[in-house]
Amino acid sequence: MGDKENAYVLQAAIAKAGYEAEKATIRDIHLKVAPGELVGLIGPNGAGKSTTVKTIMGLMPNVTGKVEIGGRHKRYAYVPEQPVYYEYFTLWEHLRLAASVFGITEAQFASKAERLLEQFRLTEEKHHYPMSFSKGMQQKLMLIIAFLLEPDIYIVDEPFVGLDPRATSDFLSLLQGELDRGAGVLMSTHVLDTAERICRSFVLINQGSIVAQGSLDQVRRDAGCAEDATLSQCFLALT
Ligand SMILES: Nc1ncnc2c1ncn2[C@@H]1O[C@H](COP(=O)(O)OP(=O)(O)OP(=O)(O)O)[C@@H](O)[C@H]1O
Repeated sequence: MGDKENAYVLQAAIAKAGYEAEKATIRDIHLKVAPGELVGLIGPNGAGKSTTVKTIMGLMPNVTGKVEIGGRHKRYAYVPEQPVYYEYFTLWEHLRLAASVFGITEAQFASKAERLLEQFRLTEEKHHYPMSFSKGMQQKLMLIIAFLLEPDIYIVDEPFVGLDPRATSDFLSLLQGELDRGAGVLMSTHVLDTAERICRSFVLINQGSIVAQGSLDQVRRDAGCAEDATLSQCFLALT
């Protein structure tokens, strides 16, 4: 594979996508995520962030455009805001199932899964059922599954709301390790001070279209804001 093919782990050129055939919910969404890049997907409630994520994952019915997942394995992990789990499987069984679906060998699986459980402080709950977990613990399960797969790109929907400060910090350091490995991350969030601190670039959506895109400096220019404006100030100016 040439360098060009490796240049992006995600490229989306969505002319339009909608829930009904005649009505586009999002328009002209062009975005790219490079290896090692963390892109923040930002916008007010109802702007079209989840619709963009669903389109990228091939879950929208009416789409004109193209989405390409790149990277070495062309593998992606999606971490939904609302945890999804099986009632009759324990935490450990969830991890084992994910590993078998993605062809991770037993030798690779066990040590990595144990390490992730430790990092997310869930070792003691290994054989418990996620149904008995708190929302934050269920969210950790989703994150552990994603990290277990070592995908080329992570698509993460609002990870900060359910996690406590320690879990957030643990999650961010694991994510940094993945970025260093060359994975890309597209993260939708409303927690703008954290996004400003950790994201290298941003895609700001309002009413279904991109209103600013690029580095924080570029977003400030698009928003007509001062050189020292925060992401939050740019958001307010643009929306
Ligand atoms: N299943 C659906 N069927 C029809 N319309 C929908 C559906 N889901 C979302 N919409 C509409 O699409 C538009 C964009 O919604 P979307 O969920 O993408 O927003 P969002 O930016 O993710 O918002 P939030 O920050 O509140 O999560 C909204 O007008 C919403 O009403």
